[in-house]
Amino acid sequence: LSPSQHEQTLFEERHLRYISPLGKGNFGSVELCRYDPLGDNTGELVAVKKLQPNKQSTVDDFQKEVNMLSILHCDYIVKYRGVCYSMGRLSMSLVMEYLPYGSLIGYLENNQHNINTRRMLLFASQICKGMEYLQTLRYVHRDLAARNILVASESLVKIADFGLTKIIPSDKEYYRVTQPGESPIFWYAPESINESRFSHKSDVWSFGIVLHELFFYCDNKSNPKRVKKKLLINIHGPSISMHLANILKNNWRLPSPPHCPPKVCSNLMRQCWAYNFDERPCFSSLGNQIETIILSQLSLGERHWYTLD
Ligand SMILES: CCCn1cc(-c2nc(Nc3ccc(C(=O)NC)cc3)nc3[nH]ccc23)cn1
Repeated sequence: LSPSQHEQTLFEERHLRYISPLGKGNFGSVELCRYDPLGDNTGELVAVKKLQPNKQSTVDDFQKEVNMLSILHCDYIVKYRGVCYSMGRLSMSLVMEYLPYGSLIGYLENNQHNINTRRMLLFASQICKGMEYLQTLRYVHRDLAARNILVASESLVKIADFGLTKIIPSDKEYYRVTQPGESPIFWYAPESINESRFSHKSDVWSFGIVLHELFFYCDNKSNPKRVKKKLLINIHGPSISMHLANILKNNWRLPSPPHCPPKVCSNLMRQCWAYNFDERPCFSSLGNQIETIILSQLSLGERHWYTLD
């Protein structure tokens, strides 16, 4: 056993009872299971990510994802619980804490009426803190998007799905990917589109897109279904990515979502979408700016928030 496997909690497959599907991540699908060794339904609910067996490379990537998640300890990152080997250690599943409210996108769409700007800024600051923590470990997420943010409670969200996460080598400030991945380039920074270059600053660009999604999905005026189709088109192929890279170069950016407070849209998002990555803020600065906006609104009392909404 490798040293890291000694700390891993082992879940025995025979006690892992399948309940329902939860979603699809990179390299695999996630299912709701109950780990019920006593067999009396008193066991706890867990989220189990199974590897979709296709290419050998994904088995190694999956093992890396498991090892990476197992050493992350942060309130704003989905908790690792352990692994479950089946078919005599031939296949492995990742066992994580179950977050009852599901993905952020679904949550926003189903709770549009009672999510106010303050709550979305709270969620944004939590994502920032999670990303700040990842950065201390030199992790680049590479797939920061609302679909990969999970809701733990009415006032807590967590970053999930580390399938594309890479560790930046200590002698460099970025990670260059050889084969461009599957994730839609809509969330990619220009340097990621053009040179497959990923860094903490390209994660900051993606965070700007997540801010846009936050304020777009909860806007009950816009029909999220239509918007979702438009936003989530998996734009692939060199021509489309070239087109996107060109309009970004010519300073086109996503239009501000309706009813988005100017400080957030024209300011925070624009900072994240600076063409040159070294002009983008770091996650700690973004976190402080978001906290300042939250506090400045609070000091103006509830009334102001109402009008802001
Ligand atoms: C991020 C992409 C991969 N992925 C991870 C998960 C996941 N989901 C949940 N809970 C969840 C999900 C969906 C719903 C729902 O009602 N749906 C209509 C309710 C609760 N807990 C999780 N813990 C760790 C991963 C994980 C789902 N997809």
